[in-house]
Amino acid sequence: MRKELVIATSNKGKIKEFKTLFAGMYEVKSLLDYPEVPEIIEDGDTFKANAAKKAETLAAYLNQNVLADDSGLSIDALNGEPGVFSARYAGTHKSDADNMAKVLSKLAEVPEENRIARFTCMMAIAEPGKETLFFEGQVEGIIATEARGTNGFGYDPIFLVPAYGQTMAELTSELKNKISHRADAIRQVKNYLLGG
Ligand SMILES: O=c1nc[nH]c2c1ncn2[C@H]1C[C@H](O)[C@@H](COP(=O)(O)OP(=O)(O)OP(=O)(O)O)O1
Ligand SMILES: [Mg+2]
Repeated sequence: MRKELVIATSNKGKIKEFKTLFAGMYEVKSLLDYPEVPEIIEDGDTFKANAAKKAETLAAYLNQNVLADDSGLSIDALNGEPGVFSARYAGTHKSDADNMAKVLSKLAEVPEENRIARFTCMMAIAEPGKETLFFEGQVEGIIATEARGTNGFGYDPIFLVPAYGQTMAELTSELKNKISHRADAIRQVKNYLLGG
């Protein structure tokens, strides 16, 4: 029986990636398995603050170790926007397509050399009674001029990975799970959990 790893997320795209990246090591559970948990309001100014709040709130509720991921897209030409507002850039309950459309319209006049962006994944491990630990992963790219590809989730269709000349949503999930900000952070988490 594999040990359980609870992740304080309800994002189905993330859950799919966590299950793949922790396969063989843990049985991944998420907030979708705990519908009774009240919504955790992400009112922090940083990915770190939100990751800590998600992990610590669920860890206290379940009285067990919990992992959380607060992540997003930061674009230099937009002074780091959407950042911590990535999930609701176009407004609360807006879709990924609405969020991408807003980014593309704000960058409409911006040439390719100034469309540099990065995905950040800040993971927090909250262990009741202990200091919360943080592991940050990043990947740099360029915002495409149109959405391309159907893999992944969120802003993947407009995030061009220069080394492959494709958007994150055109890459296979195997390749995304090697190069993404989440893969980078999880490598560090695994290293820690395995006593590295
Ligand atoms: O690999 C990714 N590929 C594309 N977009 C991504 C990725 N990773 C995060 N993102 C975007 C999606 C969402 O707009 C925001 C995450 O916001 P964030 O609050 O961390 O997640 P969420 O609200 O969707 O679920 P939850 O808080 O339950 O983990 O950044
Ligand atoms: Mg969120």
